Amino acid sequence: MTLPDPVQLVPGLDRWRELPAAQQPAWPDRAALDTVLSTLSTVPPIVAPSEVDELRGRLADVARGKAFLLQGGDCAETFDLNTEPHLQSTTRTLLQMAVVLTYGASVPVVKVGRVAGQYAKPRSSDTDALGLPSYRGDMVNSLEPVLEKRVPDPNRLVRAYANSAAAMNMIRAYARGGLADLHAVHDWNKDFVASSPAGVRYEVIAREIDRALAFMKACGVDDTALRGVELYNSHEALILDYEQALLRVHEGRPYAASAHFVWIGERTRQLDGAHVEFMSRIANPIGVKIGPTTTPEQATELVERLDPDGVPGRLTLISRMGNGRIRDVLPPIVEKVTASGHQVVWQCDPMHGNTHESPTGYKTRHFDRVVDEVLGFFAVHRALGTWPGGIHVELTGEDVTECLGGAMEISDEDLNSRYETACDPRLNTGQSLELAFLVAEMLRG
Ligand SMILES: O=C[C@H](O)[C@H](O)COP(=O)(O)O
Ligand SMILES: C=C(OP(=O)(O)O)C(=O)O
Repeated sequence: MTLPDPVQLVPGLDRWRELPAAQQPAWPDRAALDTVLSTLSTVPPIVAPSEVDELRGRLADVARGKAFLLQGGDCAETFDLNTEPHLQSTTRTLLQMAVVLTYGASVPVVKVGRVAGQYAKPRSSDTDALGLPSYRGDMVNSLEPVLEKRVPDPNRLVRAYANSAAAMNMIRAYARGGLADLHAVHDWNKDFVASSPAGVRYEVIAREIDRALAFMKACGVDDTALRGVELYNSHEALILDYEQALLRVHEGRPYAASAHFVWIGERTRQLDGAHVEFMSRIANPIGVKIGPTTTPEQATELVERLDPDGVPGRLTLISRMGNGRIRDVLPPIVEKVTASGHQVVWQCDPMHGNTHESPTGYKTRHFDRVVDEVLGFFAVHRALGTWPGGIHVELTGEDVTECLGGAMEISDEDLNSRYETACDPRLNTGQSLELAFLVAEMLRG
């Protein structure tokens, strides 16, 4: 049985095709792309509408100041690293951070991975340092610096779908128990993490949780709810043909079936552009990045376009201003959006405004600037009486050396020892945990 075309069911869903779409691959063969898209339009969804609706409800709590949103994962996932160890280590790091935040600040934490679909990257330039077409994510072309492999290949869209579906399957299994069971808090603190300063601090919390669980058991309290977690996936909805092919209509509403949460990037948030138009029509909770050049008027217009019905939790505004700009640029935006009456989630991405090149030639970020941007974010919201709703970070569960600083004091000279990212530098587990401890303190304060 063929599926009905979502555009027939919900007219207007393809209106984005009439508008300029930034950052789209130059597919060399339109017919080959169409064949792939037609396949993708029939595959089972990666996420279910009920899960998407559940997440929207959780984000409504965040928008109302009753919960905190923790979002993180690879800058760019790769097909090669879509392995169980890699997924487990990313998930463990997120869960550890969530424990630190929940326990340290007594606030419910909504957990969203940049995982199971983060396969497309917007780029500043069409060519790289070698003069080759830029790598645009495994969904589009190969990281390998070879001309033919940089040509966009539509078959990669099918691989991206298959990898995302398999990863989401694994993540759902983790979330139901086993890996995510709160009784296993110590197991999440393994290997190199346990001996790091943040790992040692984490162990103290883990022991306290153990004692609390033993106490609950002794009192006969049912702890079934602690044996699993809710874990959602997300990615930047960049390649619109892919997102369109994965639209599914449920009870008259169009859902992006590619992920629970999708966001619009800083480079594709044009008000008259295709991404804003496409995203304005889907039922999922969505985000939009707002960089240092965003004006309060632009932010409010984005909010009106993307949350026309004023649904709390529908829209997350992800500021990524840079630590030197956030304290000046964010306040008038928060004031104007708040005055508009929309209840958005305010989230801080302290990574993308703080990137620089090291003297040794690596794209990197300093942990101190990352922390300072989050401090600025909290200071702005505290001053305005709004809720600093969450953080959005690029991280990995591996012991990489991509971001400078942190308790292990990673220096310029250390960067080359484990610099493994396919695109931007990620916090390693130790740095991620340190950040979680600092954010827990900010939340308490
Ligand atoms: O992850 C975000 C962007 O894709 C990335 O920062 C772009 O990097 P570039 O400036 O090296 O192209
Ligand atoms: C590209 C990204 O960020 P931004 O759009 O903020 O540059 C990203 O988060 O991967």
